[in-house]
Amino acid sequence: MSELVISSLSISRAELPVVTGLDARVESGSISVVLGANGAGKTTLLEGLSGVIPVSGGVVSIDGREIQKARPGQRSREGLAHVEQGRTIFSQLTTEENLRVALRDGSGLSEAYALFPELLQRRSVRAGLLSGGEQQMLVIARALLTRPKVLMIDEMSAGLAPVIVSRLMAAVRRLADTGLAVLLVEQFAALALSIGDRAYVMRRGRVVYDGDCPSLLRAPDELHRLYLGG
Ligand SMILES: Nc1ncnc2c1ncn2[C@@H]1O[C@H](COP(=O)(O)OP(=O)(O)OP(=O)(O)O)[C@@H](O)[C@H]1O
Repeated sequence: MSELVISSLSISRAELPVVTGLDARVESGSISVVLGANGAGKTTLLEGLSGVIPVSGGVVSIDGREIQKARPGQRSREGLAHVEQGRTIFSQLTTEENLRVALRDGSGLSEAYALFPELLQRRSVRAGLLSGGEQQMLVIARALLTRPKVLMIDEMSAGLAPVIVSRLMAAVRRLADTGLAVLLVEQFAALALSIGDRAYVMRRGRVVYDGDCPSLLRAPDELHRLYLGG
């Protein structure tokens, strides 16, 4: 059982506190969903966890090993993968070349193609020519090739058609069911809650809801109130 544990985490940007005293956890085989209005601090949270930006206080551990001071590469070797917002691909390289960049031990391509057969069909196509949905599959598949214990995905649905979003959500659920711990930051609250286990709602850098996804899904008024405050 792998577990990401976040305790009293604080992160500042331009010397202003953006995440304050945040506690959360993600267990192997489960999806923790992070929701919140624009500017709540969701992306900052993931960037602090993966080491893109430094944290100013608190503890982050994977299976009891503290990583909050480690360099990004070390955090990756400890089992943390971060799929950033914006689908960062090498657009001049083919789909398969993009995947090969991330191969650690030479294996894993067939698993990536099994998860997303669309990528196998498009393996020789330049990644810049893939659809938005295919590019999102590519960045998730690339992250998986590092064989993470914890996969963090930021706004994978942005700009995609609902049918593609559902396809991606189902794939993420399957990944969790095979034992991965998933931390999913999403704007599409209802869809994310429908595949998630635990939900956190952030407002102004703090957690204002920590509970199970089905309960929040059944209480849209509560979700609305949590987003807007009051
Ligand atoms: N590079 C930066 N420098 C300074 N402040 C930043 C920077 N990036 C974000 N912020 C600020 O940090 C706060 C949180 O932003 P963040 O992007 O983490 O929120 P978010 O919840 O992910 O929002 P969104 O859903 O819009 O992506 C905002 O007030 C934002 O203006």
